[in-house]
Amino acid sequence: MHKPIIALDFSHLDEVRSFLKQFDEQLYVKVGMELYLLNGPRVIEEIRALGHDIFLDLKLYDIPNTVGKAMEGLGRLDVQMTNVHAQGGSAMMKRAVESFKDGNPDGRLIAVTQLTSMSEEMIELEQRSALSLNESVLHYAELAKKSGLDGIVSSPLESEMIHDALGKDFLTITPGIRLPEDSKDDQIRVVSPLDAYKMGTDYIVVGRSITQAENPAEKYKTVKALWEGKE
Ligand SMILES: O=C(O)c1cc(=O)[nH]c(=O)n1[C@@H]1O[C@H](COP(=O)(O)O)[C@@H](O)[C@H]1O
Repeated sequence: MHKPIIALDFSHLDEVRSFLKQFDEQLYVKVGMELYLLNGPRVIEEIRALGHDIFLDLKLYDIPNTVGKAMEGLGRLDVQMTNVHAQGGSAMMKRAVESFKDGNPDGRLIAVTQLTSMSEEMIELEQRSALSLNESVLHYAELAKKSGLDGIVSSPLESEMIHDALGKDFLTITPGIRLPEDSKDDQIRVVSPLDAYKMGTDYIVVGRSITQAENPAEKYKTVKALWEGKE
């Protein structure tokens, strides 16, 4: 069972330092756009020096050459996982995987299918997609797999469908995790850690439910126990 990935959605390194000080174990954390764009690669160096694993979430989405060149740089960072948007297409994803793994052969490259802040209605009305949400997620997951990626980002609601179609080894990394008492904030396709466990997802990504909790270390323990199927 993989550890829950904690989304470190902070602006300043000082906030990260004081947050991480509350934990006395090795964690898997996510560094997103906010933290990375404001602080740069030193964030990665500092968190790795503390012994934590990192999912660098920059969701690259551009023409193949631009993403390929950017991924060459990310491949030189000591991170365990990073991502692109599957909507950038198969040529972009192939360039991304080639460039990233050239520098980091053991790192995982995954693709966002449909953001967990998107609803069925938004996909129909705003993307003008003829596909349902599930069909669209599966379509992008298939494209990501064909392009040589290791897995996708979706809601746990879609994990079983993806594993059934693409195999258990194709990773499902799933944010939008909330306990019943948490606020949903801007998330739409929300699932509890226990339900995510039952849905067979590979990794959960948990941000505000832990980072904004009164006692983040306690909340992490609660989330982790539920995610391990302990009711
Ligand atoms: O790629 C991601 O990590 C991601 C994809 C997605 O579809 N939805 C999503 O919420 N995320 C990220 O997962 C984290 C979820 O944070 P919370 O909503 O605070 O738990 C945020 O850092 C998002 O950027």
